[in-house]
Amino acid sequence: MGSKSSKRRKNKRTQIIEEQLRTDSLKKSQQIKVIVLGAGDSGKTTLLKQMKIVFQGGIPEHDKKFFRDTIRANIINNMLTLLRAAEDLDVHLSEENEKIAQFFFSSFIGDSDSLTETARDQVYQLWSDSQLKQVFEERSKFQIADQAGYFFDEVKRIADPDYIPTNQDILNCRIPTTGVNVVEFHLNNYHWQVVDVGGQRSERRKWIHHFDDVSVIIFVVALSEYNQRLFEDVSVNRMHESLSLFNKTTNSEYFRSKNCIILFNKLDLFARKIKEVPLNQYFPEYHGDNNVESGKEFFKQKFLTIGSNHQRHIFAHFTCAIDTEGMKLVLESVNLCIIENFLKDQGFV
Ligand SMILES: Nc1nc2c(ncn2[C@@H]2O[C@H](COP(=O)(O)OP(=O)(O)OP(=O)(O)O)[C@@H](O)[C@H]2O)c(=O)[nH]1
Ligand SMILES: [Mg+2]
Repeated sequence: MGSKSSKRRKNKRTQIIEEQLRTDSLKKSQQIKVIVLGAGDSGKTTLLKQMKIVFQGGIPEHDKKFFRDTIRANIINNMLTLLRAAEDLDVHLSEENEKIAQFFFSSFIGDSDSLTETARDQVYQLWSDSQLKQVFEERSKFQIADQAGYFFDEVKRIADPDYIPTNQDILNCRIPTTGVNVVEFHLNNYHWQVVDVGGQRSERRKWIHHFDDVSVIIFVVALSEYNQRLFEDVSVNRMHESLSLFNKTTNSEYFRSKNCIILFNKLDLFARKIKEVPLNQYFPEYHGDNNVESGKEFFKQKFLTIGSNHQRHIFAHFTCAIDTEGMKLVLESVNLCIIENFLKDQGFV
């Protein structure tokens, strides 16, 4: 009698465990993990912000306060960097603006997070100086963010005590990632987990901890960086760094047979830049015209040549990650492509 009931209990337990295993394996098979890789400043976190906006219903309110403080601090820091660049280039501002610049230097060094009324007026006044605007055109030499101009233009709105950042402000705000960001959402019956890591050199040794169970890599390249130098090592061209990073990671033992989506990002900046900064000054092997289409094709081929092998597919998209409408379409197409490849991997198609 005792042995019969213990057998029944055992059977029941086995049933429960088997059920659990089945559910777990179903869950696992419906979970898609994507890792977003690429060099620093290429637009990885911006992509995740768009995913929050598009798939999670927006940027959470509690994040907005954090962005507000960072945006204000960035305005002060970027203006300080711009004024230092003007000094380096020996550019003379008007007498009045020179005085403001000196005052700005003495008041804000070491106290960069206070966008006071005075600071707001000074930024506004300095940014109206055509000489300083010319210095801004040389920004890539001085590691001044492209987005600085957007925020200088908006300084009055941003200094308002009731200011709440808009999605566009948040998409333009630069905070280099340290550690890892994860966005999770449900879409098309799948549970998506998208992992964003820091792209600067010091961050890359942490990447390997997030490589398990990855279905697909999204590799982000900033097309506009072909004439820029690395923030962490000014002797290295950013596009060269991106090519060598792509080679090292996607051809590593972890990812050699994984499908990969390359997002050629910052297309808006690239389209403006290529008209003014000839591509072959930085890539002498380029013999095409200085137009957007030839330039896009040139870099696409460079990456495809490095990454192609017969075990996997590489898909390419050209993006402007701060443009939500455009990114909606790209994300839809990227997601469908990932699902299709995921099903193939699982042996369903
Ligand atoms: N104009 C323009 N700016 C962009 C685009 N994509 C990203 N940015 C801006 O570029 C900056 C860097 O973007 P992030 O998303 O922080 O770059 P990241 O790859 O996450 O950088 P790390 O965290 O350092 O690895 C931000 O200020 C973004 O607003 C784009 O397509 N066009
Ligand atoms: Mg980031």
